[in-house]
Amino acid sequence: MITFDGVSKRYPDGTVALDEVSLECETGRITVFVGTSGGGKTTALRTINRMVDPTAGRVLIDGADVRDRPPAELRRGIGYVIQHAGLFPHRTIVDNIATVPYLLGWDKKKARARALDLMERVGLDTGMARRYPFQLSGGQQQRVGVARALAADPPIMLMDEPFSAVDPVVRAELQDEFLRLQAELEKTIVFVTHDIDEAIRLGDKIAVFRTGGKLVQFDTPEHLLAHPADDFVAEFIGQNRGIRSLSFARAADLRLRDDVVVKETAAGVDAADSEWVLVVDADRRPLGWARTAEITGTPGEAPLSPVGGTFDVATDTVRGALDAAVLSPAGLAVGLGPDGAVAGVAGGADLLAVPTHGGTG
Ligand SMILES: Nc1ncnc2c1ncn2[C@@H]1O[C@H](COP(=O)(O)OP(=O)(O)OP(=O)(O)O)[C@@H](O)[C@H]1O
Repeated sequence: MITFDGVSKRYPDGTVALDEVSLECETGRITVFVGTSGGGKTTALRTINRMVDPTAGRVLIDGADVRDRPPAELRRGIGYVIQHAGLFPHRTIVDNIATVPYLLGWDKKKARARALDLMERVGLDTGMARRYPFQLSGGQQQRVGVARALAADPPIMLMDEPFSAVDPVVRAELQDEFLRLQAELEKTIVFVTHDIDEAIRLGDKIAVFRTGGKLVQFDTPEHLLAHPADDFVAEFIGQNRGIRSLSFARAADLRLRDDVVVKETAAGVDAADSEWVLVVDADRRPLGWARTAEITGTPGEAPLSPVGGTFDVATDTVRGALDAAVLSPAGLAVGLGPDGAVAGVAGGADLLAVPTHGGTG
């Protein structure tokens, strides 16, 4: 656990970069610092590895003040990733990644083996090991930066806008892989970004900073979306926060309808009040949507429109179900159980009836 206890930083020119910030970054979780430019995010991050020392207050790692530890020793247990990766241009990729193991005195063979292993983990082709940074794309360089920070297996990782310099598609890929890696490694991560969407996607907890180094809100993403502390936070989060909240509601909590699901061989269809019915086979696998008015024989004989979107009842969020509903000709999303059989359908009001977890406080 990393604890900020009334941390302030006033630079010699009088700029207040942090103003009595108190918060806790939980062990094994991702804490995101987000906020306006100049809000003090980077300064706050750097107080953890003593690149900046506070002018008041304390930063503690597992209860021990970081100022009681020499910076060099402290930093060996803290990985650091920055924008543009900050790679050494004249070192090969493998040597860049092995930087800290070399510093720790590992033998070359072991350090390089570790570097190659990490290249695979962060999704880099090990064929690139002998290349130099300039021979890699921006996204690949960022992966090298992450691999380098992980090389000595530090329990803590500080990441300052690590994915900001790449295009949105690559960025989304990096975010996905980062989350996958974190699920495996469970590092204590503090992540700075100016992008609220990235914060919501990655953060277990989010700290919102505003100019003057003030911490305005420290909350889960769900709660931040549902209950912004003030107008500043609400404006910072931006539009669509209602829809974005649906990403935190589980599809498993949806009330599913079954009245419009009919077997292909059914004798008669008793859903005259619905314009569409979902036709399923004997195993309840979806075949397509039929217009009720076009069913003259069995449903299976009627013209079928594609199923459109489906969602996984066990694992998807309500946002996924909403997407599926929008893609469905009937405006109804088809929920599938673990065996691929139709568990039921949901649309419109059903999707909005689920409270997001943040909504209850
Ligand atoms: N060495 C320094 N001397 C004086 N002022 C500084 C110094 N470093 C940072 N500042 C100021 O401290 C404030 C906070 O800076 P910081 O870099 O922590 O903000 P940030 O939230 O990370 O901003 P950004 O998103 O733009 O990177 C800013 O006003 C900045 O100009």
